[in-house]
Amino acid sequence: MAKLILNRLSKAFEAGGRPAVNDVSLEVRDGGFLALLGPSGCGKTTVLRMIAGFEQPTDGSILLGDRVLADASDMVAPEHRNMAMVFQSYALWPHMSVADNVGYPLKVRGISGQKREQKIREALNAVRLEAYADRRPADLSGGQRQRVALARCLVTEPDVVLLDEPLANLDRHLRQEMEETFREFHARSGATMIYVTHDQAEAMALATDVAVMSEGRLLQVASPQEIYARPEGRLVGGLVGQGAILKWPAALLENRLLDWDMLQQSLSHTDGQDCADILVRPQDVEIAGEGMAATVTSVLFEGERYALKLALGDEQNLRAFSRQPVQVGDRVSIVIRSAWRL
Ligand SMILES: Nc1ncnc2c1ncn2[C@@H]1O[C@H](COP(=O)(O)OP(=O)(O)OP(=O)(O)O)[C@@H](O)[C@H]1O
Repeated sequence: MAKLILNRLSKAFEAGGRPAVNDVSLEVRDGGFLALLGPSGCGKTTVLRMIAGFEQPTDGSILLGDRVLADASDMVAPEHRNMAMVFQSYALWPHMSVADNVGYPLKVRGISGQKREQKIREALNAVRLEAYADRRPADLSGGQRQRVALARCLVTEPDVVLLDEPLANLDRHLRQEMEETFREFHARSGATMIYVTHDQAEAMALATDVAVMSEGRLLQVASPQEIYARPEGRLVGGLVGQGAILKWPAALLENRLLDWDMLQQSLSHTDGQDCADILVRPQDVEIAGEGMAATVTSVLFEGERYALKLALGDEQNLRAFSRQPVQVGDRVSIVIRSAWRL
């Protein structure tokens, strides 16, 4: 197998209009699991559809190793890319059994008999649905149907598996269960996977690499840990984790990772007008004896703790957690243990 390369990829649906995908360059390593993360309309699905071969780029190219799959003048048909796409809607045949659904792509490819039976068994085994081979999709739960769709894409041993918000229709409990199935599926199949989602927690939980998009452009590509700890810019910072973005006097903020001493020092140098955006996560805000004054504006009891919204004197807001009960309107004093300059 080989690396999937997007090289300055663009797509404009109308000539001269704003491109849905704008100059995106990205390498997905062989066997990697990439989440394409971004708000609705940012161009994620269009990138995926270009990789699958359902849309042609207006500029740039897509390569699998050194094979050019598509550029503005040419493209390899979807059925010749050895890729499989899993949709939100599962797209199962209702009148066929689970085994026949899974085996359908083999039938199309002219594979039959024992070889077909064995591949179906292996694929069902990979998603733990061996016992359901004879059922119809209607007699399965949402999560099981999704697993059938996965098995059906595994059966052809694709080089690349493309998933378009595959968990969007499932409830929270099932989503968690399916996240586990996806991770396992990735480990077992060794396929390169590209997973479109607007849910940052899902992207973080699943992928080995996260690519963040906004308005057609790629903002940052890194491991989930890196994106979480060192987001680049306001857009990425606002998208990952539950952080608040505060305007802070920039005078003495030399580092990007900031502790309370540094934050305090720059607060006392407010003479300069320059402000920096800093990302503050709720777990880094401590309600302490001495610190900055804040007012509690909202309290949500979460069982093990209270989730608070706090207003600072300058009308900026941030979040914090408290183990002690607090009331809306309480005045508290806070210390920001750690922040990240965006
Ligand atoms: N076939 C099309 N014709 C014209 N415009 C399109 C077409 N497909 C997508 N677009 C536009 O391209 C932009 C990107 O759409 P895309 O579906 O890629 O976004 P997305 O990030 O996947 O969003 P969502 O999460 O809502 O699916 C949007 O403005 C959309 O309206």
